[in-house]
Amino acid sequence: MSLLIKDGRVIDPATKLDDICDVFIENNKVMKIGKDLKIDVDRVIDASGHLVMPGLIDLHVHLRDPGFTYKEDIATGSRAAAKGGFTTIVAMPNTKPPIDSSDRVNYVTVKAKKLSPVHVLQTGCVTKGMKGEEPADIRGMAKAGIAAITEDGKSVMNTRVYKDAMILARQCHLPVFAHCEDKNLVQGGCMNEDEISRAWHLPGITNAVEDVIVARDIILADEVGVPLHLCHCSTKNCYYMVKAAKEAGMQVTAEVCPHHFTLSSDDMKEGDTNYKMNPPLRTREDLEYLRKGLNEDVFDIISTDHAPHSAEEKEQGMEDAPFGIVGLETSVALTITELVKPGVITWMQMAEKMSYRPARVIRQDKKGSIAEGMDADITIIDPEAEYVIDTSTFVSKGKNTPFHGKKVTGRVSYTICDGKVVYSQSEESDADLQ
Ligand SMILES: NC(=O)N[C@@H](CC(=O)O)C(=O)O
Ligand SMILES: [Zn+2]
Ligand SMILES: [Zn+2]
Repeated sequence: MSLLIKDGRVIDPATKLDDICDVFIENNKVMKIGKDLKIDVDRVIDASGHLVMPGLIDLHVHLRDPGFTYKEDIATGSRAAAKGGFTTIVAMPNTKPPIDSSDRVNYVTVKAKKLSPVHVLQTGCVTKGMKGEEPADIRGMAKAGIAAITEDGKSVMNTRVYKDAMILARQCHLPVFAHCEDKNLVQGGCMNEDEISRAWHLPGITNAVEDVIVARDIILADEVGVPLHLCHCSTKNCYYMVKAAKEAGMQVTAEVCPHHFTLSSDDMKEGDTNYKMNPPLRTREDLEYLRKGLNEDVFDIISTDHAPHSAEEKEQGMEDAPFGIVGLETSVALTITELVKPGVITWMQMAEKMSYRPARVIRQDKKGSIAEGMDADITIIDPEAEYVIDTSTFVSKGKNTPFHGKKVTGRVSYTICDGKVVYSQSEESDADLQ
């Protein structure tokens, strides 16, 4: 299969290319980039007026298989990813049972090879059974091909156990993805601790719940010498700590999720659990620091933390409903609407934060760039398309999002993975009409 993408604005962070070009793809590789390429191909895509980016990579996705497939499964989650413009997704291990052994890693990767239109990489737990007591079989899981270790959903509170696991991760050349939340401080909080939580008489989560663990993890990972990736950063002090760590030359990367750079706690609707996620929506001041950090590249990665839950679970009320919202099918539009269009980040920064930098974190040398010789994973975006987010169009089983009804600009037109079109917006709308 050969493909020619014509007349798109090609954005490549690796070579700093930002120009109207044609891209020729064959045998799962980018073969040539140039102006007015005249090549005989199986398919031509007219990308005029569109952005052509390296395939987007989401480092933080909950696919929920095994154990919670009523929330999401590998087939629906990966198709939602393709629709959202992602060609590689990294799955979190907080399933039932948790992914803490090579057999369980193999279960997901074998299934994903069969069912997923995009690349699925699995992560492994830091501790056995996610119990926080002893390191999981990190060497075994490394052999099975995990992308990182993480206890996402909670923090490893025993620092000694965490350090032992970090040493193993370093020996296996794996990064550590950190969910930062002090279990002893959080005390049943279900939203940000501020005047709104007090007015609604709901237990709050302070910034320190996150910040004290961010500080600990940066210091611990630096002492061990393992790359640390901070998940879903949401606070002002997180900005200062990541900035300082980077200035000190520490191996730290940090992600921000679209909901945290779009909404603050004063946007919440009372009793609506689609605004409940972990970490919670913070204050307007925190949000401004996230945007500042994205602009300055203190925050180098945008990931979704796609966390699907069933409608029944989300109907349990603010205190009892699970934390989390879906993100795969809204991330590109929110990034364009909230960051690129208002001038917080450039298109180049968007490609860096959603593809190039994530690829570096998980050491995917042939991804995150559309230079010649790279894997033919490409996302084509219509930057001017305007529409209203509608959960009834979601491929994901999860409809839990506060963005239903939000007017946005920017839409994925094509997702190309391994040189094949795995999602096409126009073909999807044709299918809708039939
Ligand atoms: N982010 C969330 O609110 N929920 C995630 C867990 C997590 O990412 O910490 C989940 O698994 O549902
Ligand atoms: Zn988390
Ligand atoms: Zn998560």
